[in-house]
Amino acid sequence: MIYRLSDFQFPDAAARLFPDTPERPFVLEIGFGDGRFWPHYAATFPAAPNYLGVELSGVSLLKAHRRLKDAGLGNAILTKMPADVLVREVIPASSLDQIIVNFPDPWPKAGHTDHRLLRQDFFRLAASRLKPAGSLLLTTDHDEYFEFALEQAQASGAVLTTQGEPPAAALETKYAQKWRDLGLGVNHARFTPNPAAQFSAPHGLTTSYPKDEQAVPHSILTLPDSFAPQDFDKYTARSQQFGSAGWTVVLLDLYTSLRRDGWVALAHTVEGELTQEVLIGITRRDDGTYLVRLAKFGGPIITAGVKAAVGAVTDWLESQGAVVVHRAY
Ligand SMILES: C[S@@+](CC[C@H](N)C(=O)[O-])C[C@H]1O[C@@H](n2cnc3c(N)ncnc32)[C@H](O)[C@@H]1O
Repeated sequence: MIYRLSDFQFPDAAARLFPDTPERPFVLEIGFGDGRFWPHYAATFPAAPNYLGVELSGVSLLKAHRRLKDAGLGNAILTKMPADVLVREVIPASSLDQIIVNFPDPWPKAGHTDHRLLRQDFFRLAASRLKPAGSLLLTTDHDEYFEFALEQAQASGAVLTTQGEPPAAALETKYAQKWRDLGLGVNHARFTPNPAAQFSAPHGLTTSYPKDEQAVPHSILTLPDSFAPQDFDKYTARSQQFGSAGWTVVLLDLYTSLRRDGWVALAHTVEGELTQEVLIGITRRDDGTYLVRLAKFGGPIITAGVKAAVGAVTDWLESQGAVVVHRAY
């Protein structure tokens, strides 16, 4: 099954994601590529564990989906998003038996280590989502990244490290085969939550698109007779906070609705690695005021950045002479 971000709850529960097999182990694979690992690994268990795979590449997602379907692996969910967003927002605390990372992108250039997945913060987050007896399994050909991950793990204080042989299935992936053909070896480590240092990594403030219309981020305002939508120009807003807690909103365009009296704004939001494209309607109400509201179209999830996008449309309209009578974002 393929899940979009909006198909999840925040946080979700293994029993909801895998209602037919809630008693089975729960395994997350990060960066599954073309999906070769899971059929091999699942076959080493008496019954296939519940599998959640996360990947950035849409092409890989489709290849892996076909592979899991051909292998008859039904209790498997694949999703396309940055791994840290899934782990922070969706995975409940102390719920995973294993996190698998095979041949992560090494980001070898100087100054690019910030892009690496296995940094201190991620080890703390992963430790908080693993069961006490759970583990993160790393297999990589890249010696320098391997040393980097070991150092970051130790510096995090959140995990204990054991080096050893990778599971046989990790040597069946596309990248494993690539390095084997070149005659290169692999490194493997198992990271387990440090029982002496329990870290809690809270979920963000993400929620699903509300069923209750009143809870959808919105504002109500009046527009002056002089309002000229054709004056719209690209508009950018940024939060004061930096890093994953901060957001950037770019209002890209404004379209006239042919069906309703009003317009639709197209916004791009960036929050750390999470990006969303959202639509915000500006619709005339019976009393002559206008409702500025996040549209459900496209499956947005409610984050600080998405609320800020509704705020940015409201602010731009205010700069054009609108008078805001109600804000709820
Ligand atoms: C070098 S490939 C390895 C693929 C596969 N594990 C294998 O061994 O063949 C790394 C994969 O990780 C994915 N990836 C990189 N960063 C990611 C992230 N933050 N979240 C999810 N997937 C990511 C990439 O799209 C790519 O498919």
